Amino acid sequence: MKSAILVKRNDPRSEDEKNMLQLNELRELAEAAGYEVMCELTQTRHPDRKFHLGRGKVDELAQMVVHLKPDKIIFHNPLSTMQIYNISEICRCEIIDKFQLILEIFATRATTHRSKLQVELARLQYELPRARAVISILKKDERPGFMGLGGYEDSYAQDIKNRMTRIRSELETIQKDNEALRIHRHSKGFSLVALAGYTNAGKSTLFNALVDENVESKDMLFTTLLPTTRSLNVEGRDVLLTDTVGFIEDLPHWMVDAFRSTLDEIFLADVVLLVVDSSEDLENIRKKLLVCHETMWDQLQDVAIVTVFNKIDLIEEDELTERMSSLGYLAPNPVAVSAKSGFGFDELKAQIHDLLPKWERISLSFPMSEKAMSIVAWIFDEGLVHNIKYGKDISIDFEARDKIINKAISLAAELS
Ligand SMILES: Nc1nc2c(ncn2[C@@H]2O[C@H](COP(=O)(O)OP(=O)(O)OP(=O)(O)O)[C@@H](O)[C@H]2O)c(=O)[nH]1
Ligand SMILES: [Mg+2]
Repeated sequence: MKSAILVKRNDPRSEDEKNMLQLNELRELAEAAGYEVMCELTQTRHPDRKFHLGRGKVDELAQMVVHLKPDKIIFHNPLSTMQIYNISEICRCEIIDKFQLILEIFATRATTHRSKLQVELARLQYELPRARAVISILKKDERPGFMGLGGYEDSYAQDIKNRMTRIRSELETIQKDNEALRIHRHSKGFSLVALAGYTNAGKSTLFNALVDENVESKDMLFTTLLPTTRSLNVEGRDVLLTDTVGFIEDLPHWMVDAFRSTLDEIFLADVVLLVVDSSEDLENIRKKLLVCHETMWDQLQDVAIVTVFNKIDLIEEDELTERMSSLGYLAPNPVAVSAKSGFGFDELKAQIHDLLPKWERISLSFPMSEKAMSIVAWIFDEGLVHNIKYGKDISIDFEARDKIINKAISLAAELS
């Protein structure tokens, strides 16, 4: 097993609970990446100054490295190339920050071609601005293996750019195929429902329970890296339900870009199910909801959101009531469920049904013919048929989205 020393951030100005979330999160991320955490060190923010790691702290760190021999030192805050170089020089140990750690997790989770490409793109995007600085440092002082970049030449940055271009165009091709499929599904009358939420909230578990599928779900961060879609019947209407990658605080824009195609599933949805782990305390819930809303903010227009308070089997009823009622606009259309026990699914489905693009109900009748029969078959495909009578005329009473209704009316008029 790999081992690591963590260097956390302690900000005396921020409220304690927010601090705690960050401290725990780094440990969770490190464990998710497969590190044994040997020791946690705290770095304190000086008033009116950025996080500063004094010489004394770095020496303390170097001492720890001698004793504990970790594989890596992991910093919560982003580090400049110069900082990474200086600290690793003194400590004689590889240094990474939170985002490199997330990339490591993504790299181990990525199993399909598409997710591997996305991870590679994110890694290159992170590396590009650092490449030049690293090269100039390396030139001064030949250090093979430093950040895994030893021995690279000036063309390194250009090489990164070329690889990014290639990956982008390959992802675009995959994307186009998916988009065509999605447009096709939309035109077939399916509405799209997407699961979104902070990592580990229980999206995949809920997805599985709703569609009775076995998508991997684990008590780990970032278990899901690719969207998975299945059809689901909601009170008589077929919708397509999609499971997506989880959000996390400070998700940098380059990483969001790389995972754009995954997030598109959310942005194109008719209804978003925003899943919340309700077993966490109110401050954590509030903070994670904020992260989710901020990540989705720009792209979500006219999309209905259902806030799904999941894992209610883990808490008392009064705790749930307090949490559901204190979040206001951060938690629109709240529904309480347990993905584990299935509690609340009926209410959830009713809520989804209410928010789906409206269908209308109509009765049509037209003379029986071969053409008429093919129209009937098409209506069965696209809508929900309540009643049908076959005779010299066919009378059909059905529900569908307005586009389908309008087309059916004009087809019926042609026949009559
Ligand atoms: N007790 C309880 N545990 C749950 C419930 N729903 C999910 N979990 C657990 O929460 C953990 C995370 O679940 P996932 O479904 O993998 O979470 P996710 O949101 O898909 O996570 P990522 O894919 O990493 O973003 C797993 O250990 C689940 O068993 C629930 O209703 N009750
Ligand atoms: Mg998942």
